[in-house]
Amino acid sequence: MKFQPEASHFINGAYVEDTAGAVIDVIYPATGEVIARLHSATPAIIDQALEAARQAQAQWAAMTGTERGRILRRAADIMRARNHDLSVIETHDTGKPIQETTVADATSGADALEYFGGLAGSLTGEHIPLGGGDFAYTVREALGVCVGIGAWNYPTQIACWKGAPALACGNTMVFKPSETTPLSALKVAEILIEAGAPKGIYNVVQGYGDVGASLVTDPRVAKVSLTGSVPTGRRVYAAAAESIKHVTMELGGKSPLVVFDDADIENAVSGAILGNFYSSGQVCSNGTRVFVQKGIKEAFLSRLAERLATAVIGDPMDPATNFGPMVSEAQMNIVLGYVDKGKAEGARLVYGGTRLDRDGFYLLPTVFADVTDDMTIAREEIFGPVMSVLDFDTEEEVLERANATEFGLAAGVFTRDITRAHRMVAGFEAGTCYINSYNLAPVEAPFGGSKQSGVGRENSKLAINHFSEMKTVFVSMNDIQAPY
Ligand SMILES: NC(=O)c1ccc[n+]([C@@H]2O[C@H](COP(=O)([O-])OP(=O)(O)OC[C@H]3O[C@@H](n4cnc5c(N)ncnc54)[C@H](O)[C@@H]3O)[C@@H](O)[C@H]2O)c1
Repeated sequence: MKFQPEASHFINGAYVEDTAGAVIDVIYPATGEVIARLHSATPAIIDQALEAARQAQAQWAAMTGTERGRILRRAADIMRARNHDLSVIETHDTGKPIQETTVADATSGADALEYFGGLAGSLTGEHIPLGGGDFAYTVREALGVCVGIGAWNYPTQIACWKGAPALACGNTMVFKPSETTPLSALKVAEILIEAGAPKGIYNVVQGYGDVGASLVTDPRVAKVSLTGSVPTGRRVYAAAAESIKHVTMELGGKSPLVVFDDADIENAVSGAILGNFYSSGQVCSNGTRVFVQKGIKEAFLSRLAERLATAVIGDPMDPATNFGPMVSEAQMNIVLGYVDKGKAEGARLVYGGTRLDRDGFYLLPTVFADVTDDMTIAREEIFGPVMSVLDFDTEEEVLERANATEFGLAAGVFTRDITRAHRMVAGFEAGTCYINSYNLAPVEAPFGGSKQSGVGRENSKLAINHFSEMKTVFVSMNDIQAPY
């Protein structure tokens, strides 16, 4: 098989296999063909990976930040040099068009390695004067062994967004990719070794949810960072709480994108397209509830339909393709179920809604209009190319409706009125907001959700706080006064 890795797992600097584990077939979503066959980690493999990470951690943390950072930056350079090959793997693993994977996956992973590599040398504590010559100082310490668990939409990016800050702080990692997209994290592990990383600092084990669950409860693990759905997040958060482990939760969303009638329609349509159909709609922060002010509703919908008709849907390896298949047959069927619910509950289908008559898991980009807040498609995360357009009259009304959800990942507003834009983002209950743009996630800025969409932030200097903790040291320069 063309994409068969040397073995399923990467532990202590080498590929490792244990065929006793359940089979994981890797399927190319554009054709349905099996392109690799891996095995889920057995308890012996899980133990081997955690032990490797545990043993490597003290030595890794004892290196200077500058030395650790140099390795991460070298890994970033290797990833960029191999971007094409890595993008081909990512396209076969996820079905995302090569046009996308070339600019948003290994390159985003390399950005994280470079950014956190650059920060590694400056991760310090502070000196706190206490009066009379006494003082305290703080030491920024690594947490220990961290577990990363990934979703299937951005496999390389997630492997690096978790790995890079963890390693920069002196932690080691055991990363479990999604069982749907297991290939690229192995490449990240290989590249780190090539860049000079000590063995055991970044290990990859494959597996289904049960493997993730065993990692989360292991006493050797200090921290769990999960990217996944809210129901999985709830389970992982509860399991981690048993032994008070640190957590970062990057979970799902049902984000609002509000278009006022003074907005530049062309830009608003572009934002709605990026926020609903990039990666065939499989992006956590997507603005899938598009609230359009009544005055421009028909103009917005007709321009949207015109632009969607120009999408190039097809072979993801063709550089001209800009809309690919869904990641799996199962996910495609979930989305088709939501399309049926949308129709049954009275939404007006204005574009798409069907599967393409070809091999692979292709759905047309789909738009429903006249959606109301109570409809299933307006309440639940679909995680596919389905946009719901809802009408609104006033700013006050739309803000209240935008926030009426348990999710709080992202929110966006399109308007030419800058004060209204800032009023709206001040009112949005969301971790990541966009004014006249949508779905940016550069490494320099924090990314994450509030409410049930998450705990903690990835990227930016803030991620450092989620992968390290402060030790406070009090120093007395004077005689001690005791009461007796
Ligand atoms: N906020 C973000 O940054 C972000 C980014 C991408 C995706 N997502 C979310 O991810 C979801 C789609 O991905 P998915 O379908 O792979 O999610 P999922 O929740 O089904 O699985 C996520 C990961 O958790 C593992 N897992 C499942 N059960 C587990 C358990 N009990 N213990 C430990 N691990 C377990 C899975 O094997 C997988 O690796 C969507 O909800 C999407 O919004 C969020």
